[in-house]
Amino acid sequence: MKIFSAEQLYEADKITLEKQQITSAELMERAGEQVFQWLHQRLNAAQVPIHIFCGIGNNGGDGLVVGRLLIQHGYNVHTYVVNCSDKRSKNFLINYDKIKNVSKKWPALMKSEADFPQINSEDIIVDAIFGIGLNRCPDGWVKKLIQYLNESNAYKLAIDIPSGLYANMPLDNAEAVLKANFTVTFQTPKMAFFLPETAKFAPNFDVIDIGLDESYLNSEEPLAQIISKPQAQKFYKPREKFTHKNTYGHVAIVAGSYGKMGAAVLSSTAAFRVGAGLVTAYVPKCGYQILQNSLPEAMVVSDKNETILSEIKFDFEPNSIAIGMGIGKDEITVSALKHFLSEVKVPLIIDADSLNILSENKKLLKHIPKNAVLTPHPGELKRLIGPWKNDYDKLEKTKKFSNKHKVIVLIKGSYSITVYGDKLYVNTSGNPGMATAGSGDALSGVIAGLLSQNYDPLLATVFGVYLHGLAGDIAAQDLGYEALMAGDIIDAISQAYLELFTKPEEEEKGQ
Ligand SMILES: NC(=O)C1=CN([C@@H]2O[C@H](COP(=O)(O)OP(=O)(O)OC[C@H]3O[C@@H](n4cnc5c(N)ncnc54)[C@H](OP(=O)(O)O)[C@@H]3O)[C@@H](O)[C@H]2O)[C@@H](O)CC1
Ligand SMILES: [K+]
Repeated sequence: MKIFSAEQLYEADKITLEKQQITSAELMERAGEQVFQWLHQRLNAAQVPIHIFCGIGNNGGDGLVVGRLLIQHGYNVHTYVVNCSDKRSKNFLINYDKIKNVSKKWPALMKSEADFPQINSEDIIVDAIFGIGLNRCPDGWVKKLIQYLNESNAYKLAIDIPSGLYANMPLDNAEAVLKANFTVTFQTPKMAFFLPETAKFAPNFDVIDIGLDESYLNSEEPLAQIISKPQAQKFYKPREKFTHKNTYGHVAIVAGSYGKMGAAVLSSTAAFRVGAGLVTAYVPKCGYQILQNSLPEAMVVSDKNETILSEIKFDFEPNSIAIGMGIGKDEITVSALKHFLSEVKVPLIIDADSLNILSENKKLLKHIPKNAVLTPHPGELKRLIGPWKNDYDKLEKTKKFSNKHKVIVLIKGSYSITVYGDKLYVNTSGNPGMATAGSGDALSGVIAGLLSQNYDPLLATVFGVYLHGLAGDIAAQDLGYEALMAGDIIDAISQAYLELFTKPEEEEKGQ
């Protein structure tokens, strides 16, 4: 699935009307009908009061269609027109007339705070105030209405996008956005649903296909590509019968320092679990015994330094290397990293402390090999690319960084986003239980293990982050979020692989 901008959706709308020879009112009917069906399937004719707040644009028009169909099916409906302007859209007016045909009760006209209705916590609110046509921050009594609705404990369903949110522009004021429990969105999820500053307003959503012209949408460059199960299934490379461990490559995990040897254990284990043929952990001397004991499958090469890495040199040829997990930032390690980066040729993942070393020694950036994968969490990213004004600015700055240094940047978060030049890939697997120590070390091992199996760096990142999130989701089913630890994610990688193909497709996060 792809994410398109509001501008692209308006263009798709126009082209669809021409190509399918339908009117915009017919397209609105199609959209509203599906939102009605969504509610109807869940409510099953229950007589719960449904309050539909309609703006005066086409989002409001959608609300009126939904209201009409609910009334026709015997629901207990209250419609309101949020009369913030006299410039009502054509399709709003068409549906304003139509709703009068099915009910003696006209939609209530709201012009000020005095018109706010009583809403009980068992009621349902349908938000059709503003859609993707929002062009300024809601203010005055309309802002107060949004706040009034937010204060209510009633279930809130937003049509297309929670009112007050721009589809693909930064937030004006978080106080003026409807906090939807659920959003039924048309054709494509909106970028705002995936970014930390705005995702909280649309924590759950369903995408409704309203049949916008496919050939147009296929020809357009999307804002981002969403990675969920169908894409991940396509990424998977099946194993051939007549193969041996060398076919699946040799991973080097360069990690650990005194007190942080667990990072090396976790990354190395994850690399094995994801399918690497051989894994060598390259650790300070104090890690030798630890690694041999906790992961007998791995080979261990130790640095001459007891507690930190002082030299990064191999007497074998790895197929991929993950570096940085728990290595610290000692000067000796910095100079070892510098030397290593100037010589390394194999596919590389740069994580954790090695990212911080790069941030503090920006001259090292020029040594990073092409298509290296950098896996910062937001704090590490900020140190690397500098502060940003908002989520969109962050993405632009990361794209610039990716283009300049020819690297892949994985911005870790609730929806992790892989940035590859100007292209964005939004991951949909994973859960809050994965915010736990060692989860990132496991991810580096996963990506390294895929790289060693000949997945190209972009694919290894995008597939790896999906698989890691899926493993976390599987582990959380048994353990819950709080108890989940990094080792559990690694243990569930096997089930994540199996889940890709053996289970019927389940509803994915946010969809
Ligand atoms: N794309 C598609 O294919 C399809 C789209 N469909 C639906 O259309 C929706 C988009 O409709 P839309 O373009 O009419 O815009 P919408 O969001 O209703 O609001 C615009 C109105 O609000 C006003 N306004 C804006 N900001 C304001 C503010 N802060 N405070 C006060 N007023 C403000 C603005 O007024 P003005 O700027 O003129 O004063 C204008 O009148 C889309 O989300 C989806 O639901 C479907 O029906 C089917 C197919
Ligand atoms: K809305």
